[in-house]
Amino acid sequence: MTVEIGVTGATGRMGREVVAAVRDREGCEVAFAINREPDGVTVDGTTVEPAGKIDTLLEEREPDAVVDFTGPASALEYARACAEAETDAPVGFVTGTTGFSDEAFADLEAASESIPLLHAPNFARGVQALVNVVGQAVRNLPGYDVELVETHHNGKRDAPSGTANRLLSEIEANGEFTGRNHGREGEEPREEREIGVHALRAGTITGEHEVVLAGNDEELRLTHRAEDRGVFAAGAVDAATWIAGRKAGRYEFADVIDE
Ligand SMILES: NC(=O)C1=CN([C@@H]2O[C@H](COP(=O)(O)OP(=O)(O)OC[C@H]3O[C@@H](n4cnc5c(N)ncnc54)[C@H](OP(=O)(O)O)[C@@H]3O)[C@@H](O)[C@H]2O)C=CC1
Ligand SMILES: O=C(O)C1=N[C@H](C(=O)O)C[C@H](O)C1
Repeated sequence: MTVEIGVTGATGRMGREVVAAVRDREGCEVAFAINREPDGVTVDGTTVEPAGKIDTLLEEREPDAVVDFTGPASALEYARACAEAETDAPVGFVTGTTGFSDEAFADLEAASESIPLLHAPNFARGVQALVNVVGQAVRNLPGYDVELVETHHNGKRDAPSGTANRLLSEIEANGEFTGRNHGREGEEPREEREIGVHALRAGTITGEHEVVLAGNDEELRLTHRAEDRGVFAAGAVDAATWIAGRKAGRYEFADVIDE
């Protein structure tokens, strides 16, 4: 059976990668590609349709899943469109979009009452392993100072990155920390149990996350470096093929990896 995948934000940095990854994946086809104002653009041979056609495209093409890398407001609109679409089977919604407010994220999750929904701030398999390892390191090194540095290209809008926020939740769940300190300036000595968070934006860097644990005259640095956006696109297509045909509910990328 062919898995039909719709792609939103198709002319963006990630959208282009996802269209290419779907086309290259055996057993998958691009059901449609859309973007805000595509003006007749094609991506990897696929004509990009305007976002206003989403309802029609969902009902005419009946995709198994939609993969979304756009922005928080548009991801929410697309998730709602999938949840409300009159299709024979529920359309799975896979989104890697980051930068949601807590309120917007709760609204996104609400769509999972009627469709299978998977959100991951990072679709690199190595990052999933990093999340696991960081939790263990913090548990093993009580009292060590913890700092997080994330580095991305100069076009990134949100800070800290979605992945950084995910790593911070993991760190906070496993240690006694008083709060996050986003950058330092002037007379600002480190507070004993704070977590320093630093967001660098420069050039075309794909994405790096480093957690530094230091104490006891030693330091441990755990680093993930994405060398190519194709790694995120491949993970998102893995998630889309995995979610196709599943019942409504909220799923994690770890569910895809662990199966
Ligand atoms: N989970 C993961 O593994 C990864 C997540 N990301 C996240 O994915 C998101 C996108 O990143 P990136 O591709 O670099 O960003 P880009 O800005 O390059 O692409 C976003 C695309 O979405 C489009 N878009 C925005 N709003 C709408 C809308 N309302 N309707 C239709 N299209 C819309 C933009 O169109 P326009 O050009 O008109 O603005 C653009 O084409 C970010 O939140 C980023 O953090 C990125 C990489 C990996
Ligand atoms: O915007 C990006 O580029 C990336 N965003 C994600 C995030 O915010 O964590 C994942 C990856 O680091 C690339």
